[in-house]
Amino acid sequence: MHNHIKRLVESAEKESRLIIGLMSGTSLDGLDIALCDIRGCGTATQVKLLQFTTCEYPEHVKEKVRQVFAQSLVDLEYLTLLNGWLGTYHGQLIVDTLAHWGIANHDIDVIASHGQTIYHSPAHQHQYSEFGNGTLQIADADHIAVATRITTLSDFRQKHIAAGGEGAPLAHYGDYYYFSSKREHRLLLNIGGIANLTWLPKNCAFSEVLCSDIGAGNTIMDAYMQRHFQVMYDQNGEIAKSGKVNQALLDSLMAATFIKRDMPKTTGPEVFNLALLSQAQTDSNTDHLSHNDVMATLNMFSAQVIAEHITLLSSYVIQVNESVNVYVSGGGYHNTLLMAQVRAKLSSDYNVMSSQALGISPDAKEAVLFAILANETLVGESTSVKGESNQNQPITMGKISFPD
Ligand SMILES: Nc1ncnc2c1ncn2[C@@H]1O[C@H](COP(=O)(O)OP(=O)(O)OP(=O)(O)O)[C@@H](O)[C@H]1O
Ligand SMILES: CC(=O)N[C@H]1[C@@H]2OC[C@@H](O2)[C@@H](O)[C@@H]1O[C@H](C)C(=O)O
Repeated sequence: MHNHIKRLVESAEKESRLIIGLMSGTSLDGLDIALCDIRGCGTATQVKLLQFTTCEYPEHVKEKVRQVFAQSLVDLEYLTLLNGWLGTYHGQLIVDTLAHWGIANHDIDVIASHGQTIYHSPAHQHQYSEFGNGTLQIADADHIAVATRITTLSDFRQKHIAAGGEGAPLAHYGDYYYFSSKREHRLLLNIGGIANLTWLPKNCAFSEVLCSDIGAGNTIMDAYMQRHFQVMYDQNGEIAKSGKVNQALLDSLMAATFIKRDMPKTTGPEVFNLALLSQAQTDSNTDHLSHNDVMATLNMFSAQVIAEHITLLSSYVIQVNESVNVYVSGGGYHNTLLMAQVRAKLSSDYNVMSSQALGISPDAKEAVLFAILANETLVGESTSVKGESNQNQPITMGKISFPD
């Protein structure tokens, strides 16, 4: 047996494993690195988040990714070169971070790398009738494995598409294994560039879990702030707070086709971008608005999309006097205006709080989820999950890259 396979088998047979989960999301803010100690698998999964950091991308890295990010036409030579370069760059960030934490790379069982999504193309979003769903993540994992000397699992989304899904969201696998509860209805809301949610009714089977993207979280607000205020995002919603919501523009944004689609559904910055805002301003005759009023409206747009989807999702299962705990993660949790608006729009049946209440920091949750997916690939039994719908198939995800 090859040494690398032997080592993987040993990792799988251990009582607990050290897995590094990596996420670099649609906000292009940096690489999230979560060092997890994971025990068990399936619904018996136990996770200790030992360390977490976000390595912020310097401007030149953001600029390199922006060249190809969410654009239907790119320089193929550039993309080819960036794929390996970004893998090595992520690898070096891990090496530096482990040194900073005082942890030896040979103590890590595996890395779980999400990669950088550069294009997401579910069938409902493209015009090529001969093709189905597609998604592309770069930052090649062979480069990560070689740079870190650690076996790396990557490219988790392709299996979901191959098995009939849209390649996203994948959050519900980890959410079900780790966060489902016998006693309470839980709704996990992640507000990243794109917002998504996972509905975990109490004591649910995996086939009852529903996970869906719902629309813009921060992506349009971030793009607007970068263009008109030369900062990455609206810290604590301060600019939005200083403006006034314009109802005509809000209605026009809410008319976006994706918002009305039934869940589960996925999307990305390919749709939720400044072009969508520009069209909505033209349609609502609101081109004259101040930048602060546009930000106020965009903030309310995200809040309304979130509240409407949550209400829709849980309304059919919630009995009288039953409450739902809503656990929020993603950078949007730090936007105090957005969170206040979401709370104000939901009825008192919903208790909104940080995912920290379940032991996972809002900033770390997505990286932890990929560590859980890798753990499942190593030790899970796909039979422990009975899936029925397209999105809840019992599948093993991720490709394996060895260090040499
Ligand atoms: N203090 C803050 N005030 C307002 N917004 C904030 C704050 N901190 C973070 N954010 C928002 O959160 C974003 C980053 O969120 P996150 O890292 O969860 O996104 P992501 O993982 O890149 O996206 P996705 O989940 O769609 O892949 C920032 O771009 C910003 O819009
Ligand atoms: C294609 C892609 O990278 N999608 C991301 C993105 O970021 C949020 C939302 O859009 C979600 O669908 C997904 O990430 C999470 C982790 C998921 O798959 O559950």
